[in-house]
Amino acid sequence: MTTKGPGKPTAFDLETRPQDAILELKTGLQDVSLKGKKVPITVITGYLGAGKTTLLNYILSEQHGKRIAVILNEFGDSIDLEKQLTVSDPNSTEAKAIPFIPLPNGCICCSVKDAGVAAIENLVQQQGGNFDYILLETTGIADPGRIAPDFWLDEGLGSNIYLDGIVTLVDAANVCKQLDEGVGDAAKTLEENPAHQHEGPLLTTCHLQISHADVIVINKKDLVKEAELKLVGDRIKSINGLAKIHFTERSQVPQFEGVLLDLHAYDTVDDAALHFAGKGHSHHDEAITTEAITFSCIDEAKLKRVEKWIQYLLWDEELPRIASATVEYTKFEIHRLKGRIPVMDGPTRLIQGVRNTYEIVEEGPRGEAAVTKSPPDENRKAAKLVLIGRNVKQKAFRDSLTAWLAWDREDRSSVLSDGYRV
Ligand SMILES: Nc1nc2c(ncn2[C@@H]2O[C@H](COP(=O)(O)OP(=O)(O)OP(=O)(O)O)[C@@H](O)[C@H]2O)c(=O)[nH]1
Ligand SMILES: [Zn+2]
Repeated sequence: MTTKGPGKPTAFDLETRPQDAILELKTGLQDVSLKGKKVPITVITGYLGAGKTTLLNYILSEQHGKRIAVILNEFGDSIDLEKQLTVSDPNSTEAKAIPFIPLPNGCICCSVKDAGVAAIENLVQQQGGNFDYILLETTGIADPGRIAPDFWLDEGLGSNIYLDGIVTLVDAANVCKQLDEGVGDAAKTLEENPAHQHEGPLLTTCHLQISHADVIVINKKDLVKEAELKLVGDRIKSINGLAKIHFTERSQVPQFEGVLLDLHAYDTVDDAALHFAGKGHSHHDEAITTEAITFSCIDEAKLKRVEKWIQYLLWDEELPRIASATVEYTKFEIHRLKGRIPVMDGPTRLIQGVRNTYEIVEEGPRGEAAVTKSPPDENRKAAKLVLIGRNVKQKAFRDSLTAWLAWDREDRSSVLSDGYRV
């Protein structure tokens, strides 16, 4: 697995570093591999007061057979895990604090990885035997789109953690107001809160937390009437048509396994979710929507072209310009991308993206597992890409992809864009 993004560190970056540094890292890796499996990390996000801490306490007090380390984090440059670390004990309802020695500055991992990720890896290396799962509660105003790519690491970097999924809590009684007015966002400056830097309908932190979620827990259902709860659910589905939604009181989800934990949201693509994404939600949110693009089965050569097209979308936030077909479009921004592409002369590919990082993998054992929930066979023959983001509901995406795939190779000179990926 190799996640790709502009400027995203990969194993290749390490190989270009000084020899002694590589040695240091390899020694570290051996230690990690001796300890065995990677530890999954679930990011719990959601607006101020939505019920994140209530959810964590609920998880810690229930029996789930896991020893879970909880990290409460103001995720940023200064990582202070020391004071905030508790681990659940599967044999009791008590959570206990565990000691953690912070990493000195200047280590190789920190220079190629996000400092927060490196600190958590260090924690796993020190304490890996004491827990088998990590929950990271972000602050209420965090944008998970900034956190997720940092945790979604290139295999080659040899991390001992992996991002399992993002769970977003919303407050049923207040979420619509937060989406419409950006309640709480207004206090932040533009620099602190890039959500407001956009033109067009207001894009709030609440939108960002919903658009990046793999699971959305609509909490405090006791505070609203059933009809209102349905409206809230419909609006959230119109923003993020891929996430699984649960309605709860006191954050009490029906079960943990596969509902909140062990989602494998970044290494599986749920076929059924893809099938229904972007279909018929009456209440659209103006700022963020989910849209699906289908196209007929392609071959390996065309798959490469699709990948290049995706790079234009994610890396340049542009549709490629080709002289033979000018496609007019409104500026867009993609937060999440998932897709399944059957290939005529090769294995079916699954594609995942978050902001400008993406990964294309062959449908493997996990993909097969998802088939049990899949729609009828004819739907599996077509390729499907689902986009979540700003201004993704545009016919231009389909037109652009069609033109890009039909475009003749000899016609290269007609690329108006920089064309370096052609
Ligand atoms: N009525 C009602 N209150 C709830 C529910 N869930 C949580 N609360 C209350 O809502 C308040 C906020 O809950 P927290 O779990 O602290 O929310 P949080 O998202 O961690 O809040 P921050 O850390 O401040 O962002 C607390 O007083 C909870 O007891 C619910 O389902 N219904
Ligand atoms: Zn909290």
